[in-house]
Amino acid sequence: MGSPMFELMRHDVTFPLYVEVDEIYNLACPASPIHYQHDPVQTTKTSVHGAINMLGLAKRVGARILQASTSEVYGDPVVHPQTEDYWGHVNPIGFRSCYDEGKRCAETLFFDYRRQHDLGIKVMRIFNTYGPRMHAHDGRVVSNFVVQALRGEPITIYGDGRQTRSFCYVDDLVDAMVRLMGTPHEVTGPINVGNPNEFTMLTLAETVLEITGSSSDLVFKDLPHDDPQQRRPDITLARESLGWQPTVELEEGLRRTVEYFARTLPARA
Ligand SMILES: O=C(O)[C@H]1O[C@H](OP(=O)(O)OP(=O)(O)OC[C@H]2O[C@@H](n3ccc(=O)[nH]c3=O)[C@H](O)[C@@H]2O)[C@H](O)[C@@H](O)[C@@H]1O
Repeated sequence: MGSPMFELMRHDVTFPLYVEVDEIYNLACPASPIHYQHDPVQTTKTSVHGAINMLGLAKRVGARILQASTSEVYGDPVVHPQTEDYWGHVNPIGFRSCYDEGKRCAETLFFDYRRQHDLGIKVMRIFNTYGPRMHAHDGRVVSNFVVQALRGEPITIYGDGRQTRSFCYVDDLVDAMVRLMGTPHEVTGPINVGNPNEFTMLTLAETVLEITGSSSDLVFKDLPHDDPQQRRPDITLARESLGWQPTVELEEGLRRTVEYFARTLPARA
């Protein structure tokens, strides 16, 4: 970031952008369910208008473009683990739909730009990524549990805590992203990127308590609408076409995340 070649621009992707670039990583969109449901219309606009604007930019300047898609395109999956050819089980009119359907429509746009304009597209379906530099109020499960444990506050388990997720450490994700961008034109994805080790939210809570040495209690809260019961990526395609697999397992990734929050969390007033 200290390089004189580096330029940071603050821009809302729902408006067109005119810059000269070779590669575009389109990561724009709130990712935490509580944040993306706060202004759902804007969430859909960010995914759909944002994709149109970034694809238009890629077409104009001949750039390659990578879309941060999501495991949420599979909805509450009935196929397990999820492979890229599974079309998903998504509620089109629910509270999560702004995100799920927005990201699904963005994928449609990417593939239509490919078919109509032969654009260099790369679509990556990201599964539950976490790590240092998450916001303390992000609202997703890993940062919630870590912050609660460090503060000695109750750990909020939604539902009975037996739903599962497969957590990917951020450095592994970034590595896969850069590899995907560097693949030949014929590699478009969609391609799952995540860590296939699957845990219940109860196990996650116990692991966080163990690592932090916290004595926080567990409290059980209502399960959010349409919360997927199970999620685990099949990453055969990522292994084959990117030569990639995750290297940081949950316990190590949590240790690094705990260390980050322990260092940066402001003391409670
Ligand atoms: O990363 C993904 O693959 C996608 O899934 C996430 O959705 P979700 O898996 O529901 O993410 P969390 O909010 O972290 O929740 C994970 C599980 O933990 C539970 N949870 C969450 C927070 C909490 O305090 N307690 C708790 O038990 C949720 O109910 C859910 O079952 C987000 O929608 C996106 O960031 C993303 O695209």
